[in-house]
Amino acid sequence: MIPRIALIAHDKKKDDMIALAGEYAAFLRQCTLTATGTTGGRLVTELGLPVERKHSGPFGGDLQIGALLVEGQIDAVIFLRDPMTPQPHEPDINALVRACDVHNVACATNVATAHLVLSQLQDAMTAALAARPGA
Ligand SMILES: O=C(CO)COP(=O)(O)O
Repeated sequence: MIPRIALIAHDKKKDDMIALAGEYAAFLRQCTLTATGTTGGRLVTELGLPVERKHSGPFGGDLQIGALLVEGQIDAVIFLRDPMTPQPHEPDINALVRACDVHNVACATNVATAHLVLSQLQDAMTAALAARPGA
């Protein structure tokens, strides 16, 4: 099963997202990736990751990813939120995090948790590949 991961970062967290995704780039390249507009743009141009880009967060991107998640199409969300800066689309942000809780989808909102989630998913994929007949 190929993990379907959403990647989202607020402006002051985008450098952290690029550094994080860079560390896991070999793994993320094998995943199905969705991102909000600006985050996705940087993941594509700076890391060459295959990302399906939604609208930018303030224009509904969080809600688009939330809708995918509600439909069972997202396995994990890496959402590096900026806790120090008010966001105009705070209700959308809360809706996405709430949808993760409602549907029991892993949601990492800081780098430390993101490492735990990504390393776990990476290990699970490695184990699944090793268990294939003939591997
Ligand atoms: O605002 C965001 C998440 O709430 C992120 O949107 P961008 O990736 O378009 O900056």
